[in-house]
Parts: sequence; structure tokens; C-alpha cells
Amino acid sequence: MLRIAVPNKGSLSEPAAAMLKEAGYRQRRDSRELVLPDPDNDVEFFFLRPRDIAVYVGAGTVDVGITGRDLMLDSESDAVEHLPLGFGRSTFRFAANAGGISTVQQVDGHRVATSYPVLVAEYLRGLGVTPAGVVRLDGAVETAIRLGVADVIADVVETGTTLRAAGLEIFGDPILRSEAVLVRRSDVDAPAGLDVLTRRLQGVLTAQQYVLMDYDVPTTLVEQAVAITPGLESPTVSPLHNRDWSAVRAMVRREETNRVMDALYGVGARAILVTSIHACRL
Ligand SMILES: Nc1ncnc2c1ncn2[C@@H]1O[C@H](COP(=O)(O)OP(=O)(O)OP(=O)(O)O)[C@@H](O)[C@H]1O
Ligand SMILES: O=P(O)(O)OC[C@H]1O[C@H](OP(=O)(O)OP(=O)(O)O)[C@H](O)[C@@H]1O
Ligand SMILES: [Mg+2]
Repeated sequence: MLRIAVPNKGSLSEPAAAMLKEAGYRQRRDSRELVLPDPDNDVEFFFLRPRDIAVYVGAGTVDVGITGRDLMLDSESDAVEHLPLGFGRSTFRFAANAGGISTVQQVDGHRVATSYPVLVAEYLRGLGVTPAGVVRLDGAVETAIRLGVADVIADVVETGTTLRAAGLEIFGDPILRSEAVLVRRSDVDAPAGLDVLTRRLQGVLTAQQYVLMDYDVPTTLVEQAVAITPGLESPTVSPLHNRDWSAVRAMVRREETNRVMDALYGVGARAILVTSIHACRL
């Protein structure tokens, strides 16, 4: 039975549960449930703090887990990224008082507050910058400068609203771009059942990222139209009752939907229909 760790709280918890539900797994009914067996799918879920998940996976006490790339890298565990999951996206960035420190080089000799001390120390070491100290805080890191424990912070930025509200400004390149990832141990064979979990999660990602596009096109123009919608393998082309026309069906990346529809219309396709994909196994 594959043991899967899932975030019990925080930003990653709800989207992780939603993705597993889409992938056909059992859901917990009560957020106080800590372990949930799903014998029909031969897996068992453990609801853990997202920060601890890479630690459990690295120690081998659970087989795989869902956590943030930033949390995994900060954990110094043996867990490695197996599959990016496309949610919980954030950047990890330096910030300081507006008009103050504005380059990473200037961090030299200053105090940095963060919830991700390993990430920050490694990044600065890589640039040859030596801070006066790295202060580890659990949260509300933005307040650390005002309260005098640090000169600079490094924190998760999603919309930037929290930083703006604290009167802070981002500087330097992003330290990291993060998203939720499925992690596993690097130094052991893939656990039994991981291939099924991976295919199911990839199926959910594909269903989210692609739409199904159907259209009619004059048969003489099929080659031109198909060049715009090559699909994943090859599009389906079917004859219509009126043989001067053909019907085409292909998968298209969701964000390209309107550009592709414009291009198809331009070469003479009509009755262009777009449908969401509910589930998919490639
Ligand atoms: N707006 C956000 N705030 C915090 N973390 C975010 C955000 N958006 C995405 N994330 C990601 O979520 C993970 C952090 O989750 P975690 O549960 O530890 O913190 P949290 O969501 O701030 O929860 P809490 O502070 O309530 O404990 C990281 O991988 C981080 O990159
Ligand atoms: O860029 P934004 O969209 O504003 O989001 C980023 C902020 O959200 C998180 O804080 P959270 O609300 O989890 O509080 P915490 O600092 O106590 O963890 C994170 O630590 C940032 O402070
Ligand atoms: Mg937080």
C-alpha cells in the first residue's frame, strides 16, 4: 500500500485535496482526521504539516508526499522532486524598506529574517554574500524589519499585497520559483504504486491544461487546418455527410484556445467548438 503524505493545513492543503479527488482518491470528511486509508486504490493518506512532509519522505516513513518546492529544498532531507503539480505557485524574494537596501550585494553584513533559512543561506553563499545573521521566524516575517530584528527579509510572495502593506520593496532576482510538487526519496527504487499515482496526477494536469477542439473545415483545407492543431499524437479527421467538408478533433493547450480559434477561422474552419476535458490518461 503506497503511503502518501498530504498537507493538513495552509495554502497547499485545499488544492492538494482537490487534485487527489480529481484523480479518483478518497477524501477525508473531517479536517481532524490524520490518517485515511483508501483500500480501493491501495493507498493510505497521512495528513501532515507541509513543512514536515519532505522530512518524513526523506526518512522513508512515508513513500511520497505533496509539498512546496521551497519547503522541500529548505528541509535538507533526502526527498527529491518527482512531479511538479501546477498549484501553490509563489516566488521567494528579498525585500527591504523602500529606499533602503536594493541589491543582493548590499545584504552583506546585514541581518536577514526568513522562514526558509537554509534556502537563504545557500543562495547568499552561492553569491559570496555574507549576512550578519539569518534569523528564523515562523511567520509574519514582513514585520521583522519594523520591530528591529532584521534589516532585510526573504519571504514567499504571491500577489505582493503583504509586502506593499508593510511598506517593503522587493529587490534582486527571485531566489526561487516554487509550486507544489510530489516528492519521493532519491536513493531507493520507486515504491510500488507510484507509477499509477503519477499517471493519475498527470491525467489531472493534462485535463486542466488542455481543451478538446472540434471544427468543420473544407476538405481541401484539412492539411492547413491540421497544421494549426497538430494535437498530441495526431488529430482525428472524419468525413462529413457533405464530402466537401471534414470534421477535425484535436487537443489544444487551454491558454492558446482563442489564438487557435482565430487562426482556424482564418483558414476557413467553421463551427469551432471547445470542450473541457474531464479526465484523461495519455
Ligand atoms: N500566499 C502564500 N502564502 C504562503 N505560502 C504560499 C502562498 N502561495 C503559495 N504558497 C506556498 O505554500 C507553501 C507554504 O505553505 P504553509 O502551509 O507552510 O504556509 P502558509 O500557507 O503560509 O500557512 P500558515 O502560515 O497558515 O501555516 C510554500 O510552498 C509556499 O510557496
Ligand atoms: O504576496 P501575498 O499574496 O501577499 O502572499 C504572501 C504572504 O502570504 C504568506 O503569509 P501568511 O498569510 O501565510 O501569514 P504568515 O506570514 O503568518 O505565514 C506569506 O508568508 C507572505 O507573507
Ligand atoms: Mg504563512
